[in-house]
Amino acid sequence: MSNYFNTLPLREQLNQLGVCDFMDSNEFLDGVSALKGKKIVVVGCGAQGLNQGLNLRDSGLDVSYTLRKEAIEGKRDSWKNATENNFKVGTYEELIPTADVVVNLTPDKQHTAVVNAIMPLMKEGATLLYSHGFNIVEEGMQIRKDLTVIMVAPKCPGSEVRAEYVRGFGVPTLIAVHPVNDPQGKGLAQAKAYCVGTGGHRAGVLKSSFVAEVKSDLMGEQTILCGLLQTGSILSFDKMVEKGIDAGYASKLVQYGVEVITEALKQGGITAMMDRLSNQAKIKAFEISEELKDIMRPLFQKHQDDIMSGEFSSTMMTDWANGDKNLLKWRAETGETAFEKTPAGDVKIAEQEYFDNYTLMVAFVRAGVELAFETMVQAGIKPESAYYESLHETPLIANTIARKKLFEMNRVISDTAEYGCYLFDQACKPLLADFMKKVDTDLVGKNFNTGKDGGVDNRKLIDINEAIRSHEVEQIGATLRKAMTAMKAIKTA
Ligand SMILES: NC(=O)C1=CN([C@@H]2O[C@H](COP(=O)(O)OP(=O)(O)OC[C@H]3O[C@@H](n4cnc5c(N)ncnc54)[C@H](OP(=O)(O)O)[C@@H]3O)[C@@H](O)[C@H]2O)C=CC1
Ligand SMILES: CC(=O)[C@](C)(O)C(=O)O
Ligand SMILES: [Mg+2]
Ligand SMILES: [Mg+2]
Repeated sequence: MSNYFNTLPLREQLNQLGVCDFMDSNEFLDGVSALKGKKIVVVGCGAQGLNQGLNLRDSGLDVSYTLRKEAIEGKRDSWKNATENNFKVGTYEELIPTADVVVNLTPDKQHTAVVNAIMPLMKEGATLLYSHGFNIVEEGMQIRKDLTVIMVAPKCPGSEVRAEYVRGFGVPTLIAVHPVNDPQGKGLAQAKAYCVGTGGHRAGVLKSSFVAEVKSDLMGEQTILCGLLQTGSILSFDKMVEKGIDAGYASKLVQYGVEVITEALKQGGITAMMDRLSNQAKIKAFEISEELKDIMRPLFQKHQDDIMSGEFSSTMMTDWANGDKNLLKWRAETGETAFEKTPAGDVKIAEQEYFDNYTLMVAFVRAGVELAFETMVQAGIKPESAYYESLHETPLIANTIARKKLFEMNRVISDTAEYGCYLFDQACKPLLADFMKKVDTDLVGKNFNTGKDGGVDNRKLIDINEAIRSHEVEQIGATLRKAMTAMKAIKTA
């Protein structure tokens, strides 16, 4: 097998990268009917598997789980996830032959082996569904020609796919039909029905391609969503401790701060997040985020370039072949950081204090969201897709950090995302060393406004407000959030 994307002529590469049609809500009036009464069998019951299955069942669909034999015999967590939630569980041989839709929610590293094991058992004309296009695009997996291959990819960690559904909302989702596997022309109807089943239609759906989903998803997760939130959290905590801030306070500010700060981002974009600062703090946050953009831009571009060329995928697959040596090493190193090892202090931090005492994270988030958006769009990803993959998903990742720090984020996201997160973090920390030397407690740990008179230069503030509001991510964001009428504010710490 070879990287499917690299076999395409440039014209077709650009064409598939650019597939991105925002789907109007009236395209989902048929609800789940295309899958009603069909047997949906999910392979794997982990972060996406369990949470998508819970939503699908609550949407009235017939869902069961097929697990590898050792998971059933060993009563592994996946078996517990499925049985404790009263789902039917069976082996591949028991459940796949009668399945109408087989949903592959196993780790990307396992996809080739899993698909080779389940494909011979799939009945004529069945459907294979992915939530990430890595196996098809980066590995070039060939699927039996009578099978329909579709993708329904939530732009969100598994845990929040369920949390937003339960709130009566959903998460932005990309759907796609693999052009070489749609023999009966039913792929799109089934992808739409599945998307309604997960609740994605309540947040926003893009008719995309396997190529566009992979090349944007890998970029978002490696940079702003996981990589930079990890780097920013660790550097912020270490700086506060270095400057004598109480470690328990510092731990709580970092663990919950990114959720509070990015909740404003989710509701009203970078504009609303920056508006939560005083005028003086906003000007400072803008200035240092411009500096952060200049420092990190080459790294963001390298990640996007390596994703486009296939360099990232081959680097990660080398680690797969080495028993996940780097993944496990970087996971252990992350677990040993002072931030991860310091419990959040039993101290009250008011909602506004997270903004006033953590200006640095506001700057990190603006820099990372804008850089990721700009870099994806420059690479051919459409703005709608880049918005979901940079701005909207950041608060959803932040929810996992608030739950149980970076451990929880790296547990819930895919192994692919976790590997990419560490790859970025390893390179970004040294890149920011000189910048962090200049950072003092006014930017992280103490109230930025203390001892200041609050006065600003009007022209400077007007220009900065205009620069923030006029960024393309704010333009497209305002349009896409108009469709998010069911979005609910979350209760932050
Ligand atoms: N995590 C996320 O938030 C997101 C993930 N995705 C995509 O969803 C897919 C699933 O990812 P995710 O939910 O994170 O995966 P998890 O690692 O959370 O779960 C994987 C599941 O597959 C099972 N599994 C592991 N190895 C094998 C194997 N060799 N054969 C059969 N089953 C196996 C595991 O159970 P056991 O080991 O007990 O057998 C577990 O139930 C991936 O393609 C990922 O890219 C897409 C969007 C977001
Ligand atoms: C949660 C999500 O969208 C990620 C980061 O792409 C993943 O876990 O692969
Ligand atoms: Mg993703
Ligand atoms: Mg991913």
